[in-house]
Amino acid sequence: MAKEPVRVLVTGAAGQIGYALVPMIARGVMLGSDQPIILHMLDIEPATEALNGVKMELVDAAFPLLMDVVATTDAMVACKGVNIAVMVGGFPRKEGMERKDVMSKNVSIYKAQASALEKQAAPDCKVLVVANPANTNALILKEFAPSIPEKNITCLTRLDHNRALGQLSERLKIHVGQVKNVIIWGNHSSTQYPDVNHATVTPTNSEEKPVRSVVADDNWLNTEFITTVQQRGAAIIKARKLSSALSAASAACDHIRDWLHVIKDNGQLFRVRLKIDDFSREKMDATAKELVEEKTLAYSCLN
Ligand SMILES: NC(=O)C1=CN([C@@H]2O[C@H](COP(=O)(O)OP(=O)(O)OC[C@H]3O[C@@H](n4cnc5c(N)ncnc54)[C@H](O)[C@@H]3O)[C@@H](O)[C@H]2O)C=CC1
Ligand SMILES: O=C([O-])CC(=O)C(=O)O
Repeated sequence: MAKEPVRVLVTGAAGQIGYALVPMIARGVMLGSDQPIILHMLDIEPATEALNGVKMELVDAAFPLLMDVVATTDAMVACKGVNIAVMVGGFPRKEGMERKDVMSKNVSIYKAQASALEKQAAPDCKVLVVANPANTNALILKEFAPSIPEKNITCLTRLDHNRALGQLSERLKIHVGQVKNVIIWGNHSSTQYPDVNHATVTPTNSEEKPVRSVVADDNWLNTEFITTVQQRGAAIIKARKLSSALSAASAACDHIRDWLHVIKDNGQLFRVRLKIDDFSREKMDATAKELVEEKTLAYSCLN
């Protein structure tokens, strides 16, 4: 029997990530090739024409899984009954800016949209905040949508995770699928800490080994590798004059897909115990400190 359609909201759907993301969702990249979708797209008034253009293209693409499309500039309409909300709407940073520089514009959007989700979304709606500053926007959304379970509100650092896999795979000349258990700690910002201490590599025709022993260059892992991942967003902006879009859209699909389908028991997160060395502790503390500062700044923007 065919599955019931899942309602997926994409805010900022007329923007560049939105344009890359909606066809991925409609093709089943996020929820699987047997999962019908009803796509809800939200953007703001000045983007109405562009949003309708995206809707026209979705019709023209004749996606077999796409049952219906709601395209609107009304957050209450957009959030109605949604099971998954991918919050991309907001203002991207430009060259030379830090992500927290877009704070004042974006946190007030997240406060307003939290209220719309609170009133209209399905009770077990799962939320992924993509727009920057992603962690802090997610915090604001949690505060102003108290009936959405806290464990259902997440932000996108999967792109950083994928970037770390990409760097290791280029360095070792292996496929990304051969690397596992890389961790991104902390803020989606230049203080984030990509941690390879628990990561392993399975080289072709060999058994699984710690990343550190296969790379055999702690200096690279502790310096250039970390800064490359931390600064990758800025490097893309410098190259494209626009921030990452196709990789962000792809990471959003990875995030939701793994959350729903790989993590057992319908997305229940679980804790693992890890040994943290002094090097990691220092880096984790630095990014935690920045998150606390961002929180204070965010609340001052809302007052
Ligand atoms: N967490 C991550 O890994 C990443 C986050 N980002 C962030 O994602 C966000 C979107 O980036 P892009 O798509 O490149 O930007 P964009 O400017 O191309 O698109 C953003 C869209 O949001 C819309 N928008 C603005 N205010 C809105 C509101 N109140 N409600 C609904 N829509 C609204 C705009 O009209 C625009 O269509 C930015 O904040 C960017 O910094 C980008 C890349 C990676
Ligand atoms: O760097 C930016 O502003 C966009 C982003 O979050 C990323 O590419 O990681």
